[in-house]
Amino acid sequence: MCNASIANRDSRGDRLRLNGEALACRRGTRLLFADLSFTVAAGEALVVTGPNGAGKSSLLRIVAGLMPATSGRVRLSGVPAEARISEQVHYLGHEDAVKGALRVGENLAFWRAVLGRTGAEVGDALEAVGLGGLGRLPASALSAGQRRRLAIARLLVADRPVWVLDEPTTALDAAAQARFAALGRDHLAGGGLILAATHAPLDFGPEVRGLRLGAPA
Ligand SMILES: Nc1ncnc2c1ncn2[C@@H]1O[C@H](COP(=O)(O)OP(=O)(O)OP(=O)(O)O)[C@@H](O)[C@H]1O
Repeated sequence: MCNASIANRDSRGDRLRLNGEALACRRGTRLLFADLSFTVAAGEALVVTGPNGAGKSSLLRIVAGLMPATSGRVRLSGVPAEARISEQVHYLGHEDAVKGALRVGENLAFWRAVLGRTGAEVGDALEAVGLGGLGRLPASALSAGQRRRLAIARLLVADRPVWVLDEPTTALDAAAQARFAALGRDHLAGGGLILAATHAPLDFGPEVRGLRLGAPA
């Protein structure tokens, strides 16, 4: 299991905090949202909901540093001053980023090496998502839910304080959803924070707030 406590204060003693400040996002001709501000602190989750096309994925991609906001900014405090936001964030998108030609364990070992080997060992992370014993299976043989579990295991092999999760429970069965929610609660209890978009309930515990995006203009 990966349950290491995250050092969530910077050298000035600031607590880990993620701020969206007056964010706007235009895609094509449509203004998806404007003047959107939020704060998520260590131990908290912010769950973004809204209809298809409202801009949930776009917001998460902006926060993860994968696309620029049209205006406004994202600020992460409580991390070392030299740290780039992209190095502090685990982004779990719609794609599972699983290479079918590699074995299950090799996929995870690759990500562990790329992300800096600061988290759980590969075998422990596979156990944590219910894939223990499948490490030598070609990843191409995984079912959709198993691929999702492997993608989730990526969150565990490197300790990063901010989890940005886009519909993380897609394809997961009820037991896997419960297991994933428990991993999320562990992350929050360890001092991390979560920003998630979802159409399904996510049981991340009491420190969960909601942010609803409306249909774009
Ligand atoms: N590259 C792009 N160029 C133009 N428009 C885009 C682009 N990518 C996404 N969009 C549009 O932006 C809008 C918001 O998309 P986004 O994926 O952020 O919505 P969402 O709230 O996550 O939706 P869903 O619930 O269906 O996942 C959609 O209307 C989509 O068509």
